[in-house]
Amino acid sequence: TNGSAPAVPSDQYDSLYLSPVTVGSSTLHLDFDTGSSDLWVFSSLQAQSSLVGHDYYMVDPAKEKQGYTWKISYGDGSGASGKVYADKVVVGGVTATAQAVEAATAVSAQFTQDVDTDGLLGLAMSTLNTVKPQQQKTFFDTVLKQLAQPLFAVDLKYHAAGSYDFGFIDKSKYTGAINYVNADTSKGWWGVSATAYSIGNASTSATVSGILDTGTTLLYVDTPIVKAYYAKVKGSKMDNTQGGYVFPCSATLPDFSLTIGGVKQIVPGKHINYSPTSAGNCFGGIQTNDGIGFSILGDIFLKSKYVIHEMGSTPRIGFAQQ
Ligand SMILES: CC(C)(C)S(=O)(=O)N[C@@H](Cc1ccccc1)C(=O)N[C@@H](Cc1c[nH]c[nH+]1)C(=O)N[C@@H](CC1CCCCC1)C(O)(O)C(F)(F)C(=O)NCCN1CCOCC1
Repeated sequence: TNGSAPAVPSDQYDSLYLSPVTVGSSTLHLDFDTGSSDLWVFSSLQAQSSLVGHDYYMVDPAKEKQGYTWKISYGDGSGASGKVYADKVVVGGVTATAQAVEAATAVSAQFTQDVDTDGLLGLAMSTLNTVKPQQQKTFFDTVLKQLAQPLFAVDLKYHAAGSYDFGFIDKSKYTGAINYVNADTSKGWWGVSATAYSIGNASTSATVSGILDTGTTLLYVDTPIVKAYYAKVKGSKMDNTQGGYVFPCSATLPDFSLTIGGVKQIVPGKHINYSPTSAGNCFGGIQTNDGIGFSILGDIFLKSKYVIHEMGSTPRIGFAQQ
């Protein structure tokens, strides 16, 4: 089988993308996240007050995995926790009949406030799943054997609805060749390495290793690269109150690329203007990874590409131009 689900920007800045998923008998809007491996949802186990504005999963006690719990925290300090159920999950017509559904009993304030997001669907390796006493599989791992091809493809778009394809490559969604590289899945993520970066048409050799992460809005790279980029943007500065580099909204932003598998993967300058700030300037889509030791190739990087995540005998990542 194969199937496709839309990925709809949650706001005008593409802060996150939401996809409809049937969980049990409810349709929820989940953030598909290649940066984590838990499928968790707002649920009837939560206080009614924290469910306002959300669709949520009506738990069926008969489906509970007794004694199983989960607790996750994310890079931005948000988090959630709860109990585990085995239930039907359908994404774009692809059905997992007994998927581990992590029903929230508590979520951090940021999730309660963000009324569009009814939970997350993790697409990293199942080794990062937080369920105890026994780790559970991601949706992708659960359905892998029934997929026509062992892959999913990510087609996020700039200020427009894109899609997640499961089990097939949609030729109408890209142009030119697909360039494949081996994925480093040793840390539980879809890891890639670049051998150079370019700002405008000036290219610099450097090793940039990072993870593909649909659940992260921006593109985080090492500080020297960030400094070199904004040196080319008139009026840009590091603004600690805004938490990153900002620039005049009228600025012309150079393209940025990472050379992966010998091919330049270009991020158009236009995509690097993330959003206006409360201070009247604009916030950059490229920011420093604060020395966490690896780069995070988030939505700003992904939204100009069609990215195939293939879990074959050797995990591979394929990049093609949208
Ligand atoms: C709010 C914002 C200014 C637009 S933002 O740029 O911060 N965007 C947030 C996402 C967001 C958008 C809209 C509303 C609310 C939250 C963002 O990019 N958050 C990153 C923070 C970050 C990481 N690095 C640099 N910044 C994050 O935590 N992303 C995780 C998913 C998020 C969580 C909050 C809700 C939206 C989805 C993530 O999963 O992609 C992750 F990889 F960063 C992460 O934290 N993965 C958890 C990995 N653990 C490892 C141990 O085992 C368990 C799993």
